[in-house]
Amino acid sequence: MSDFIVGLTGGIGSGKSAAAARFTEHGIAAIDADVAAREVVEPGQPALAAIAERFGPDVLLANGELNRAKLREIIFNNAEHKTWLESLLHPLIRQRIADFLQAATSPYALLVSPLLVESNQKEMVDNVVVVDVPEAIQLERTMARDGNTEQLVRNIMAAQATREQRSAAANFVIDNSADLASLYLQVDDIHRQLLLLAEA
Ligand SMILES: CC(C)(COP(=O)(O)OP(=O)(O)OC[C@H]1O[C@@H](n2cnc3c(N)ncnc32)[C@H](O)[C@@H]1O)[C@@H](O)C(=O)NCCC(=O)NCCS
Ligand SMILES: Nc1ncnc2c1ncn2[C@@H]1O[C@H](COP(=O)(O)OP(=O)(O)OP(=O)(O)O)[C@@H](O)[C@H]1O
Repeated sequence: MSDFIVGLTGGIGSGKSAAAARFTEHGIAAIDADVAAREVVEPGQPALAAIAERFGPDVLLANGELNRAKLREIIFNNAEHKTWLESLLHPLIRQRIADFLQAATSPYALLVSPLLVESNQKEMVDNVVVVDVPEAIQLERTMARDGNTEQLVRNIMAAQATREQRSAAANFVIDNSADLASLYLQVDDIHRQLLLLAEA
């Protein structure tokens, strides 16, 4: 097991996946909580059956997979539904993360998660890297990527920690308001510092 676990967090569309891809190029093992969240609701998983029972058959696609756009719409417009879904999925996601980190052998391992600061996932990490962008850029990049309405993206942002809350928890902050080359330079620099911390 990697003895040193680094959390990589940031709000929706801040650039966590883009930053994580660069850490991975340095040979760092990384698990993405959003990917784990998808695995626990694959067809045949008990959590998917529980979701279909609560929200009705409309929440499934014709092929039996979860209709993610539909569930996104449901939970970010209703706090009670969101709390219910989180209490179903978060323990399952946490177990997947723990299993992955247990098996990782790189000098340090990365937990990429949008809800690191908000959830008890912060207890799983030794160090926190935050990807930070102004809210206007977050909104613009997320809308361009997902094709969601501004209102829906704003609802998701409102359900997450503020920039200030995240930065207060950070050991390192990446400014991702410029281009990808700038993001990669910052990741490379932080990677070198994390290697030293992991060795110490
Ligand atoms: C609602 C779902 C089906 C929408 O799926 P979709 O493919 O459209 O989005 P994806 O899973 O890739 O998430 C995209 C982004 O939405 C934001 N987000 C997702 N879930 C949450 C949440 N519970 N609270 C706040 N923000 C969230 C994050 O920034 C995340 O990176 C999905 O997000 C989900 O199952 N969420 C509940 C589980 C969860 O909390 N996941 C977050 C990681 S622990
Ligand atoms: N520096 C950048 N310049 C231009 N586009 C960028 C930059 N960084 C990321 N992007 C783009 O912005 C979008 C959001 O980035 P990314 O998917 O990495 O964010 P994320 O934090 O992982 O999002 P989520 O929380 O939704 O999983 C993507 O389409 C990505 O290609």
